Amino acid sequence: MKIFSAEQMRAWDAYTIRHEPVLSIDLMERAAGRCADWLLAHFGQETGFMVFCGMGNNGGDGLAIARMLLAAGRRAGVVILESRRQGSPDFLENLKRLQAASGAIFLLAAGDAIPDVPAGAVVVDALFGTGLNTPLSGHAARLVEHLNGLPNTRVAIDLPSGLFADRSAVGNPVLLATHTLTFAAPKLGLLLQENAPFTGEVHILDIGLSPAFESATETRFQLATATLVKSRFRPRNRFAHKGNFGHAYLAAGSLGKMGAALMAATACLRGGAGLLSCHVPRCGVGILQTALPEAMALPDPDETRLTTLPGETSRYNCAGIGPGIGTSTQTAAMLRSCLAKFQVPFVLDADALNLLAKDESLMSLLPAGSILTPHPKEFDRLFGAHDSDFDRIETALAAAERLQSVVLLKGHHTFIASPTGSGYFNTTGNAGMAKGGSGDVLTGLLTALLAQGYGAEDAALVGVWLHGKAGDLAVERQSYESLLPGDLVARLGAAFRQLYP
Ligand SMILES: NC(=O)C1=CN([C@@H]2O[C@H](COP(=O)(O)OP(=O)(O)OC[C@H]3O[C@@H](n4cnc5c(N)ncnc54)[C@H](O)[C@@H]3O)[C@@H](O)[C@H]2O)[C@@H](O)CC1
Ligand SMILES: [K+]
Repeated sequence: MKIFSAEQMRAWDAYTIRHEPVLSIDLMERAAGRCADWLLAHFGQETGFMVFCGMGNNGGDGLAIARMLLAAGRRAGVVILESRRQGSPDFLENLKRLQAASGAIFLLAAGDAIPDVPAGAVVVDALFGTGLNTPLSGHAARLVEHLNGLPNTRVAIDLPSGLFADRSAVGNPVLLATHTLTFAAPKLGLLLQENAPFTGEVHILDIGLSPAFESATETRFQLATATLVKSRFRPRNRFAHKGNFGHAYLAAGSLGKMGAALMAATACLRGGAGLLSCHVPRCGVGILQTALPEAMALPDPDETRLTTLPGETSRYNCAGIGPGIGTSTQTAAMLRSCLAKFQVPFVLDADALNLLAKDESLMSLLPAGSILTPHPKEFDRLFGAHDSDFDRIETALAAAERLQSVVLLKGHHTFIASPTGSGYFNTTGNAGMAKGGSGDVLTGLLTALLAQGYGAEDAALVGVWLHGKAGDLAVERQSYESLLPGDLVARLGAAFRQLYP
């Protein structure tokens, strides 16, 4: 699913109006109808609503929604935030229609006391949508902050007011929505981690905009939906043997951190690698061989950490490095010789990324077709401090192009920056996965996919999606609190099955 900018959304609306054809006011009626249906289905008969409207088309939506709620026999009050500008034509038409339906309307001018919102009423935020062009200030900011202080549920129409579709609103007044009902396509601002507190749960409502425009329009960003991921998934050939699925090299673990190595190694084998050789410190050999007899051990000469590249390097077709390796100078030297000697795609995670951040010259050794998997803190250590996730995704895309590799930005919707310039947001996963070890599972899984011959972009799309899906399936048998990274590994099989044709 494509992610449209505010400008593209306007063009998509305009194209639909011209080519369907449909009057702009009727398109608004359709959009409002979908929102009213959602509200009626979501909140019981006894629930009342207070709809706060601006004077642009977002406000027009709000007026139409209020009229529809009243027609369905619900209690609905309307507050219009007065502005110096005249209302948009569709706002004004909907004002007439609401007045004809005898809706109660309160006009809120600067300095007026904000009307009380009844306890239990749902606040509908139709103040500003994609047309907002500067941060909220004055009485608009005051109203939003007041609404944020109420205990009531808040449902934002299209965007939480104050949020921008395409740039950061960090530090600005923004409505804290419980739910956001957004039209036709997700907006970039709704997907970024920094905006998660504002958007609440995001629901995309189909308002019947032109499919022709959608397929003909290029976008920089897309959602990695099940459909997209299925198109990149490679079902196995029935006549295959272990030699078809690659031989992965995984460097992981140190004294006290063999769990990280085990989680990555198990995920690598459950992820379908044909063979796995796991380079571990001496202290970890017994642990690995006992807990995961399917993996081969490559013992490092050092007892507690990785220091020396194993002799034979030509048999592997990919390398995963990072989980639990620590950041000692000996391990840094090992990473350097790995990058210099192995001419295969890498997955670098955790301490491998921290080592890269400490020594920029390592980055230039990274073979094309690799995958870096930082979370935001590791990302900033690698690429410098950033003020916002909008800036981070631009940096990730630039780095992906420079390195000819995939750069992930892990988060609620993990971002996948491809060297082709495309960016994808993952759609699976949940808060239960925010636990030490989840990243190790992802590293192992991505390594497995590279071993099986996936290119970096496909491996990242399929691997990140599977990792999140395994988490979603695992949480059904657990809870967000109790979920363990090992549960993700246990549900990987069920997650793979969801991609089968
Ligand atoms: N045909 C269409 O174009 C459709 C548009 N729809 C709705 O229309 C919205 C976009 O409408 P608009 O482009 O009219 O814009 P909005 O209604 O989002 O807001 C723009 C209004 O706010 C004012 N404004 C902008 N920044 C401000 C600020 N910082 N402080 C105070 N006032 C400010 C503008 O002058 C304008 O009056 C979408 O988000 C969606 O809700 C939907 O009805 C679907 C169809
Ligand atoms: K809004």
